[in-house]
Amino acid sequence: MREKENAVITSSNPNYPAGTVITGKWRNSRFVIQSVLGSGANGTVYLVQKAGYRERYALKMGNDTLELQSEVNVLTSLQIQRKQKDKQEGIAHRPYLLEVDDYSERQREIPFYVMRYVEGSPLHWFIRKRGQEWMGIVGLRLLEKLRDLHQLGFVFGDLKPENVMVSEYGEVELIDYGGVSSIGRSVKQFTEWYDRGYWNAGTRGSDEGYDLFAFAILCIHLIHGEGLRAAATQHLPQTRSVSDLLTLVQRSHKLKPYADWLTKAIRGEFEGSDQAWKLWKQQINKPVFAQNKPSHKTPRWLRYAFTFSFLLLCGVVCLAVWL
Ligand SMILES: Nc1ncnc2c1ncn2[C@@H]1O[C@H](COP(=O)(O)OP(=O)(O)OP(=O)(O)O)[C@@H](O)[C@H]1O
Repeated sequence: MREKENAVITSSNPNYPAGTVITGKWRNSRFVIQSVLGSGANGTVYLVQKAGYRERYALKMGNDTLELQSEVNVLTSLQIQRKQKDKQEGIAHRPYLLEVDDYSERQREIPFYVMRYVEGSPLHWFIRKRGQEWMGIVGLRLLEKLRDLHQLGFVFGDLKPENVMVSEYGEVELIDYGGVSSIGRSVKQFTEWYDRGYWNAGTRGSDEGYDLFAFAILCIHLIHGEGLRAAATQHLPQTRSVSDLLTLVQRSHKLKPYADWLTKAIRGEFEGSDQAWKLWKQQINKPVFAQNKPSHKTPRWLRYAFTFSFLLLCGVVCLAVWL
């Protein structure tokens, strides 16, 4: 079990500069590095282009072959599940995992995999930029992703805003499958605040409730960050408790629309993520949410352009009449 907040991040692999060509040892595909997308405890992720193609991908190079292999196993299972779902729904399947291979460099073999490049921003940036009214729909899509994973027998584990990417249109993708573990085992990686153990709210065993608890904290963090910070720091670790979180949820005006859902998740009362998803859906369809739904306002420049065109038209008509 690894705690992320305090983990010392070391990488045995250097960061390769833009232009470096990564050639797969077994499949011979060539990927040209464009930039580093991010580095973490499990490796480095690069933005790459497959040689000869225009499309961009994300390539993750691992520090540890076994860790990377376990991420690949989860992604492969998810891929099979998504392919079946897309087929049932008649949607063209867009694979997430593209290639798995090794890169030979100076008599070393560095494992890597290539995945779809998720263009967007991490969840906390997205909410900061677009507004808290997006939490409802984005939360629903995130719960869908968690439910898919749970149906396969996995728990995500290290759920936090940095591991959720949101596209311009509010589509959600989980990234970093390094913390995924099988249901019934122990959580592999966690980050304090989102961790059930940190709040003395339950074990660090891998069950669906662990991810739902982390989801509840993520929601509180994004909507009422100051309150969460205060609750986390006002007690000694041994006296931190579920009741601090419940009090915060009950007292916060901003969290009110989500209060029933959050209370159940914090208390661990959901039977599973399917039930949690259904309740979230019901909750965001309530009238209180309708007033706060993300608006698609006409951009100001378009309104100005319209007014200008209208005035111009009036001018032309007046001129024509006058002449
Ligand atoms: N598919 C992707 N598309 C776009 N960006 C990505 C993708 N996967 C990862 N990234 C970026 O790369 C960063 C590092 O990736 P990732 O979290 O998988 O690495 P890690 O070594 O497991 O990091 P951590 O220590 O945070 O768990 C992410 O924070 C994200 O910004």
